Amino acid sequence: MSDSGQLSEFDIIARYFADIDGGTTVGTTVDTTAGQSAVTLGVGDDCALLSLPPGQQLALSIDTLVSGRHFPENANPYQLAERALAVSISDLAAMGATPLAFTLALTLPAVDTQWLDGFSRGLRAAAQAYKLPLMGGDTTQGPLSLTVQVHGSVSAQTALKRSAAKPGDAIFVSGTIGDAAVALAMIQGRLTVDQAQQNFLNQRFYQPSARLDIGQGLLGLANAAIDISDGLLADLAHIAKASQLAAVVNVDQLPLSSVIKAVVEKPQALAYALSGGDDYELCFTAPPENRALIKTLGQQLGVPITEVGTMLAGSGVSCIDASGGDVSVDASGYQHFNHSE
Ligand SMILES: Nc1ncnc2c1ncn2[C@@H]1O[C@H](COP(=O)(O)OP(=O)(O)O)[C@@H](O)[C@H]1O
Ligand SMILES: Cc1ncc(C[n+]2csc(CCOP(=O)(O)OP(=O)(O)O)c2C)c(N)n1
Ligand SMILES: [Mg+2]
Repeated sequence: MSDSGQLSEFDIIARYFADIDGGTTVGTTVDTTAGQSAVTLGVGDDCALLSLPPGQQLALSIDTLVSGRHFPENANPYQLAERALAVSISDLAAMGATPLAFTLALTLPAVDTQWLDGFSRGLRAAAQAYKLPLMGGDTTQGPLSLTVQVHGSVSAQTALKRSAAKPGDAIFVSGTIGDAAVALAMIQGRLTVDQAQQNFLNQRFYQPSARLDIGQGLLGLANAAIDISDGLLADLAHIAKASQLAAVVNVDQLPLSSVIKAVVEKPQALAYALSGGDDYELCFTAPPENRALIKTLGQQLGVPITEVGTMLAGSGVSCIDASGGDVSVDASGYQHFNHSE
């Protein structure tokens, strides 16, 4: 890292993080659809202040990304900022919440103005794309890590809780899954691909799309939802456990990209899709009679939504294939503190 050696903690905040407003403006009411900011006091005081739209509850989620654990140590700072924001906003999407603002806790090994410049520009672009302002944070020295806390609003009655799946619900997945895990294999030099495939995979790892519009569109249509961070089976297991149900996934229905199908054999593609993680697509359950409306929602938003299984009485997650036969897979997904290295 190049070291300017000149900037203090407060200089860094003022130069790179003080005015990331996500394109919102301060208004007299909180109407995020009109681009009005919910932040009534932002960066610079002991606390930030946030107003909630009337009748809504605050939806909060926080995620940390640690260098070498969640992203390669030499990751491009612009892309890293985009990824950090999307990863956290994805949890709002999985509740059907509307984002209001975010906070950022940044731990940096040293003051590297080139890195900070790229990171700040990436963060500004992502904040603008998701229309949410940076309302505060913390800046410290130490091993590189990024923590983004997102604040959103949602009605408690309609929020897509993990515990609300019903027996007989169909299970759906947005987009395609497994791409980010293949991307990581490529980034780490375990897989060689052509230039177009490389571009696609890099985008799937560094620029996941938080599926906010799908989550909000599912309010009233879906019962339960989760975003896929640890792997489809591991995350679906959270819905199954919280809802006291079993989940059965048909592996022949999984939405796989043309790239994953081209660069790895089918069993490997299925393993990535089921247990790879880092996809940040939504997995949700809904009454089968809402199928047509859900399909239309996907078409309207230009994102495929694929039915992949069923919630049943019982417990646990299992897999079948198109012939109905049992498929044995490792469903553990990504778990911290559970590595061989
Ligand atoms: N250190 C902690 N203290 C309190 N709650 C935690 C802590 N770590 C995780 N949680 C909570 O446990 C649940 C599962 O966490 P996690 O698997 O990280 O969820 P997600 O995949 O949505 O990020 C969440 O409700 C989260 O808020
Ligand atoms: C360098 C690197 N190695 C491995 C991975 C794979 N990986 C790390 S954490 C993780 C799961 C998601 O992270 P977690 O902190 O569990 O997020 P949460 O479930 O809380 O959203 C995955 C798939 C990665 N993204 N980057
Ligand atoms: Mg988390």
